[in-house]
Amino acid sequence: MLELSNVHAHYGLSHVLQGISISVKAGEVVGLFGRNGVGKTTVMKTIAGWLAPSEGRIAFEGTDIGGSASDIICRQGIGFVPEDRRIFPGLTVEENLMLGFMQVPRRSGTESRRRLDEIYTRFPRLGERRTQLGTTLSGGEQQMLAMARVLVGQPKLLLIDEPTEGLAPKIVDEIFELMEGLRRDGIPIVLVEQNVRRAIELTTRFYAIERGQVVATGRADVATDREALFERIAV
Ligand SMILES: Nc1ncnc2c1ncn2[C@@H]1O[C@H](COP(=O)(O)OP(=O)(O)OP(=O)(O)O)[C@@H](O)[C@H]1O
Repeated sequence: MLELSNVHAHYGLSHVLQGISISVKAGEVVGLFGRNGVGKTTVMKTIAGWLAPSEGRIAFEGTDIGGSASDIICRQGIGFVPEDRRIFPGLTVEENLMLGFMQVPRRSGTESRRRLDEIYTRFPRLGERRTQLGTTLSGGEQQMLAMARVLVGQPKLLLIDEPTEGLAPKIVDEIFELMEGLRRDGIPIVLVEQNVRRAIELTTRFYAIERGQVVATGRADVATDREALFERIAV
């Protein structure tokens, strides 16, 4: 459903992505692993339209989306949960969630209410805290809110960047359980995660990235592929 072919990207003169080719098929969780600064977040931003590729092709469901604006890519069904979560200050949990509707085709009030109720079923803590300001939530709850806000729009593909960074072990477990639930529901995910040994349990396939290039790829259920990955990125 998603195919990047020989994608290059720059920040000014800095040539960060140097010919990335990756694919995601329906129902897959694809892990992008590698050390800090190798370009994983930049791959996500380039798919989501936050950064235009300088070369190469990005196709989503057969349509070329490379260089399209982020709101258009979002409307086509790619939901991006960025590393810094971007919870809007001054807005309640529910108001933050409502912003998720702005990214997708208009719905009736009843449809929106039903969708919010589905979200609260998946994220009961957000339901309990719906009238609280989003920024007063704990780090883990803010991560849930960032994921839930994207899920409001029922994306066809999710990009999740470092969801457990800086979180306590118990909440890390909860975030992994939530992602496991998404995987079971067949929502394809591209996941960047430093906790590689944990993330590999969730992934179908993975790519190891070094200096803006894919240096290894494999299946998460193949022990030799996994071991080669752990060795390559030293985890
Ligand atoms: N906005 C920016 N302007 C200039 N350089 C940037 C910018 N964002 C990232 N970089 C640089 O691009 C390179 C790749 O960064 P990127 O964030 O994609 O790496 P990463 O693999 O996701 O690492 P991390 O785990 O630290 O987020 C790094 O050298 C980084 O310093």
